[in-house]
Amino acid sequence: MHEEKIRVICNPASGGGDYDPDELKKLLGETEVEWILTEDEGDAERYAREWTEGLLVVAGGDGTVNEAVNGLGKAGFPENVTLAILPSGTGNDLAQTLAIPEEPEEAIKTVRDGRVREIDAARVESTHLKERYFVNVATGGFGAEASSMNDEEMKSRWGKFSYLRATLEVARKHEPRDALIVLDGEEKQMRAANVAVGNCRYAGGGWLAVPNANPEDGLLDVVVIGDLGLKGMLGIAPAALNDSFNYLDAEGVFHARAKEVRVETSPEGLAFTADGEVIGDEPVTFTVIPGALKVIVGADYTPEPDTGREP
Ligand SMILES: Nc1ncnc2c1ncn2[C@@H]1O[C@H](COP(=O)(O)OP(=O)(O)OP(=O)(O)O)[C@@H](O)[C@H]1O
Repeated sequence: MHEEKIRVICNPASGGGDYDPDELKKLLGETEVEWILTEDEGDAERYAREWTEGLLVVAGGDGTVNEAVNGLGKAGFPENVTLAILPSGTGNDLAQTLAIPEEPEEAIKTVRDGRVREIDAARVESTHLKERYFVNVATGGFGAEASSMNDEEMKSRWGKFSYLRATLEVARKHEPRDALIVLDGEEKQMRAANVAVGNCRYAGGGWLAVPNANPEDGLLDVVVIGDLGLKGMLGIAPAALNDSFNYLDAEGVFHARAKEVRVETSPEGLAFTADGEVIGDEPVTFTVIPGALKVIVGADYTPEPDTGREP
C-alpha cells in the first residue's frame, strides 16, 4: 500500500460528499490522510498547487479534477505528486478514458491498487489566458456551447442525459465558422461546426469526442466536424451514445495529430471549453506537455483506444 502522504480534496457539491472520510481512510489503510472539503470555485486549484509530494486524491467531477490539474500545472507538475480520481461528478469524462469505475468502492480499490501512469497534459494560451491546463478534451463550437448551457440545475434534473439534451439543442441552431487550424505550423483552412482537441477521449458526459486519442503519445488529437447540415449530424449522432461507433471516417470530419494546435475562426470566435470549463472564444493555442502528470488508472486502462479502427 501507499507509504506516502495523502491529501484528499473532496467537492461535496459534485457528489464527492458521498465519500465518508472515515470509511475512505480505513479503506486506504492509512493513518495519515488529510481531508479537505472544497467550499467554492478555486479551492481545489489552491489546495492542489501547494501539494508538492505524495498522493493527491480528488473526489469530484471533471470541473474539480480540472482545477486540481491547474494547481499542479501552475506548480510545474511536481514529479513527486501522483493524482488519483474518485469520480463523483455528472459526466466523469476523464475517468472514463482512465478506466476508473464510478462505483465508490471500486474506485477506492483502484487507488489502493496504485497503477501509476505518466500521461500528457496540455497548456492553453490565448490573449487573455496565460497559464491554463487541461488533461482531457477541449471543445469549441456546439460541444462547448452545450457544456456551458448544461448548468447545475439541468445536471441534477437530467443526470448524464443533460449533456445529450444540451448538445442536440445547441447543434440545431449552431452556425459553422471558417476556421484556420494550424498543426505544428502547417495551416489548414476549413469550415467548422465543432473542434475537439483531445489528450483523452470523452467529453460532454460520455460522448466519444476524440475516438483515437492516446493520453501517452506526446500528441494532441484534433477532430473537426465540418458543415454537415442536419442530415450529416444525424449520421454521426450515434457516436454520442455508442462507443463502438467511430465517426472519424464520416464525410465532413477531419482528424489529425500534432504537438501544437492553433485555432482561429471567423467571422466570430468559437466558444471553447477545456475539460468542460469555459476558456473563451479568442484565437487559442494548445500545446502538449508530454508525460507531465502521474495519475492512477484503473485495471482496464490502455493508452491506445479500442475502437476497432486503425490509428
Ligand atoms: N462546496 C461547494 N459548493 C458548491 N459548489 C462548489 C463547492 N466546491 C466547489 N464547487 C464548485 O462546483 C462546481 C462543479 O463541480 P464538478 O465539475 O466537479 O461537478 P459536476 O459539474 O457535477 O461534474 P462534471 O463536470 O463531471 O459534469 C465547480 O465549478 C466548483 O467550483
